[in-house]
Amino acid sequence: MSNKAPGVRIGGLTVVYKTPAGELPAVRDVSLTLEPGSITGIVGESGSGKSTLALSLLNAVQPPGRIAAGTVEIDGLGDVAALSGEQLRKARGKHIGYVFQAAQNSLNPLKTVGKQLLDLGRSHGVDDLRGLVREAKELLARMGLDGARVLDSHQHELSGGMRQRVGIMLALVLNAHLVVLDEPTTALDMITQANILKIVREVHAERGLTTLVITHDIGVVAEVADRLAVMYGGRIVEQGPTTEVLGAPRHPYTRGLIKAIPRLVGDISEAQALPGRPPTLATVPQQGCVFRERCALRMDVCETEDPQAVADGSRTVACHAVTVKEHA
Ligand SMILES: Nc1ncnc2c1ncn2[C@@H]1O[C@H](COP(=O)(O)OP(=O)(O)OP(=O)(O)O)[C@@H](O)[C@H]1O
Repeated sequence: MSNKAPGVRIGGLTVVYKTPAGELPAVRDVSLTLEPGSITGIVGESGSGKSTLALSLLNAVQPPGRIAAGTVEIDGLGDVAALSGEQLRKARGKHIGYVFQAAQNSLNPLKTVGKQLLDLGRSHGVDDLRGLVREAKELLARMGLDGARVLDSHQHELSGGMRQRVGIMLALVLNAHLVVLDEPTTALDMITQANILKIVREVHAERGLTTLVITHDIGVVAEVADRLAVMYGGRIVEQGPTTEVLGAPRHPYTRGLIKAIPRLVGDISEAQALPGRPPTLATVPQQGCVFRERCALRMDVCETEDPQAVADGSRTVACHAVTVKEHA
């Protein structure tokens, strides 16, 4: 893999989990391109399939899950959906930096952070381990932490927010050029969150990364992402440049998400929670539009036909009602 920011092309990706009711898709026929050097945000409520999609970038979906169809082409690595165990192990960390959701729990409780950092370096053939430690301390210092102290600490000695930042450091420290951050700021207060997102943007630009940020918080995406993909029930329902999607959302789900956030609406009294609850694997419709149960624009066709993503310039939206209206 070259030192340049890689492009990523996800094509027709379906990921299923084995359940008592059979194998059910958590991600269904998803296509998404991460442009080299861009920050892409994937946003959606809990259970929409964001983490499963992100794990597919590392081919790290664990049983009872599996990639059932599709490709994940990463420049310099090829189709990671087809890579073997050893090739994948090498790619993780060195080429693809990853902060798992709830980074709090991904640290080893028995080892200090510093020991885990050295293990990570050794397992990826880093010769200059002193340099690695220096780099880790610098990253931690940028995120407002005392690097030496953190590296000497065990997980239980760190707060949730500190662990979150350690997770971000571990994702960046090997100098991967594709970085995936799954809920990077959930354990943080608003000020620390804004500070971390600023650092994510700075490091992204300095190092020339391709970055994917997964979050349920559309406000996080608004702050950090160039492009935005909205997921619901395992499908991407709308995507495009963040400013355009947030400025003029087309899909009724995107509109609902935006209306629910006081920060984006601008007036707390005008924020309205999205009615209803997101579907689970067992309840997500296997036919027709996945969002129809909660949709004010629902039409008969939504019961039977899955809306396909329709492109308009750099944006796509998958909604029968929007397509009918815009082509009327
Ligand atoms: N190991 C598993 N076994 C069975 N079902 C699973 C498993 N992991 C995830 N799922 C289901 O797959 C769907 C998508 O989950 P996923 O974690 O990808 O969504 P998400 O959007 O990241 O949500 P969250 O933010 O809550 O993690 C959910 O319905 C979830 O219950």
